[in-house]
Amino acid sequence: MNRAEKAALQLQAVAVLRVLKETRTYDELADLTGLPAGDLNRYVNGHVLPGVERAREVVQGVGRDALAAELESRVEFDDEGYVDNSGVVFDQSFLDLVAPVAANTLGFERPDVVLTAATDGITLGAAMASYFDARVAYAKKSKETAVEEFVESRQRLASGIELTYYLPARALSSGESVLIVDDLIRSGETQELLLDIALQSEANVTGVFTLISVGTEGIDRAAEITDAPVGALTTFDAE
Ligand SMILES: O=P(O)(O)OC[C@H]1O[C@H](OP(=O)(O)OP(=O)(O)O)[C@H](O)[C@@H]1O
Ligand SMILES: Nc1ncnc2[nH]cnc12
Repeated sequence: MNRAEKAALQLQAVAVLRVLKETRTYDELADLTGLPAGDLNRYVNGHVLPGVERAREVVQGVGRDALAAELESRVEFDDEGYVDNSGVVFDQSFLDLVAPVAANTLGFERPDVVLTAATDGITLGAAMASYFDARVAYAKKSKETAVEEFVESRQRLASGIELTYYLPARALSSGESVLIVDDLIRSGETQELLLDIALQSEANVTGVFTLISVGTEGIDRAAEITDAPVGALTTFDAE
C-alpha cells in the first residue's frame, strides 16, 4: 500500500466512524468498535487520524456490519415482497461509504470501468467508480440518441416479456477490466445481461456487487457465470 492509499483508508475509517457516531454516544461507539472513547472523539473531530491497521479494522469489520444494519433500517418491503430502496439509492453520501467497505471486504480489484444498469444502479455505480478512480458506464433499456454503435443483450424473462439492455459500444473496450454493480439482485436476469455485455465487449469481469440480494437465486446465478467474487452488502429472505 502506498502513502496515498494508506491516507485514503484512514479517511474512509473516519467517514465510517462519523456515520456511526450520528446515532450513538462515544461510549456506545467504544463498545461497538472496541476502541477507546477518547481516541474515537479525536478521530471523529478530525484532530488525529487512526493508524492504518485500526483504519482497516474499522472499514472491514465494524464498517460492513454497521452499514448493512443501516441499509436494512432504510429499506421497506411492500405486501408483495418488493423493496422500496429509495432511502438508499437517493443518498450518495451513504453510497460513498459503502464503496470502500464493499471493495475491502469482498476483495474486488480496481477495475477500469464500473458497469451498472439504469436506473437504480447508477448512484451506486458512481460511488464505486469514484472510489476506484474508474470510469462509470450504465446500460439502458432504450437506445441513447446520437450513439451509433451499441452492445446489446436480450433475454426472455420468466414472464415471457423480452428485456434488452443497450450499452454504447465505446463505453467498454476489449481487454478492460469491469466491476458490475447494481442496487438489487433477485432473479439475476439483469446481472446476466450485464455479464453478457461484458463478455461481448471482451472485457474481464473483476466482480459482481449488489447492495441488496433478495434471496440467493440471483447471486448464485451470477456466481455460475463468473469466477470473480460475487457478493451483496445484505441479503433478505425471498418471500
Ligand atoms: O435480479 P433481477 O430480478 O433482474 O432484478 C434486479 C433489477 O431490478 C431492478 O431494476 P428495474 O428493472 O426495476 O429497473 P429500474 O432500475 O429502472 O427501477 C433493480 O434495479 C435491478 O436492476
Ligand atoms: N424493487 C424490487 N424489489 C424486489 N424485487 C425486485 N425485482 C426488481 N425490482 C425489485
